[in-house]
Amino acid sequence: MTTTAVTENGAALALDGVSRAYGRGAPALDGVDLVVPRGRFVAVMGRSGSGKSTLLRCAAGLERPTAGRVRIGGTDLATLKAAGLTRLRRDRIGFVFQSLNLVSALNVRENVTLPLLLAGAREGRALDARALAGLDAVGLADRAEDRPENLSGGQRQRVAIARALVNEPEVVFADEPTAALDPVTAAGVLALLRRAVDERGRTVVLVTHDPVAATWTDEAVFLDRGRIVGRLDRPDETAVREALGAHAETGRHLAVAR
Ligand SMILES: Nc1ncnc2c1ncn2[C@@H]1O[C@H](COP(=O)(O)OP(=O)(O)OP(=O)(O)O)[C@@H](O)[C@H]1O
Repeated sequence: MTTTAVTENGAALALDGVSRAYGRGAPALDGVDLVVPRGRFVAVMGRSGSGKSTLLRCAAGLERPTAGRVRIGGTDLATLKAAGLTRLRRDRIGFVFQSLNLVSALNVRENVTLPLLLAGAREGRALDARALAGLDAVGLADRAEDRPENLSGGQRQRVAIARALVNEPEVVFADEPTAALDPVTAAGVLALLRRAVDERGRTVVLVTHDPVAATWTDEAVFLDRGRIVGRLDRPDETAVREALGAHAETGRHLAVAR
């Protein structure tokens, strides 16, 4: 399946001319168009300050764009009031963010059941079984009763992935989930996201600086000063490094020219 063959209506996520400005300076996002079909794994890349996290926050309904339209599974986020947006984030989106980490007062199993409880599920065996199945899928069923603080960084990210997937969300947003991990542990985390796409038809949008991480995805899009300046299908490491280098060069060149 190619991106171009998919209409916005059938997409898991569609951004249409999305801009986000903070104050009077240059916008952090500047007219971004992005269509992510269901069952696709997309990397958002670009140098520091290029707008990756802003794109993610706007796409996930954590922040309102100043212009343009974001749709998740056909729902235009602009039509939702704050409570509706909260429900959408809770019920239809999965997050694997460094900053939205696990709740230390809860054990691993309780952390995974949290999105289900927040969505109105009742506590009980069925709920626990679902959490345990999710933990089993990330190889951590035997750590269910542990506290997050007793887990390694990689294990915590795997719990975060189990938690992000437990609601069967339409889109999973992951912001640098492997940044603090060694390469082998990072590969394990990325393999889990890949499996969620391949085996469960999930849609994943991953913000990353890491060219190796991008090789796990179906498509890499490159941001520079808030605009999409390039795309690679089935990115390989060399092509990603070249693309990042080329855009960094352009940025430097423009910075000098100014
Ligand atoms: N809340 C905010 N208030 C003001 N400016 C912001 C805010 N958030 C982001 N920006 C600015 O928007 C631009 C894009 O920031 P963003 O965090 O999206 O970049 P990024 O590509 O994710 O960077 P990094 O890789 O360093 O995390 C930057 O110039 C940043 O300073």
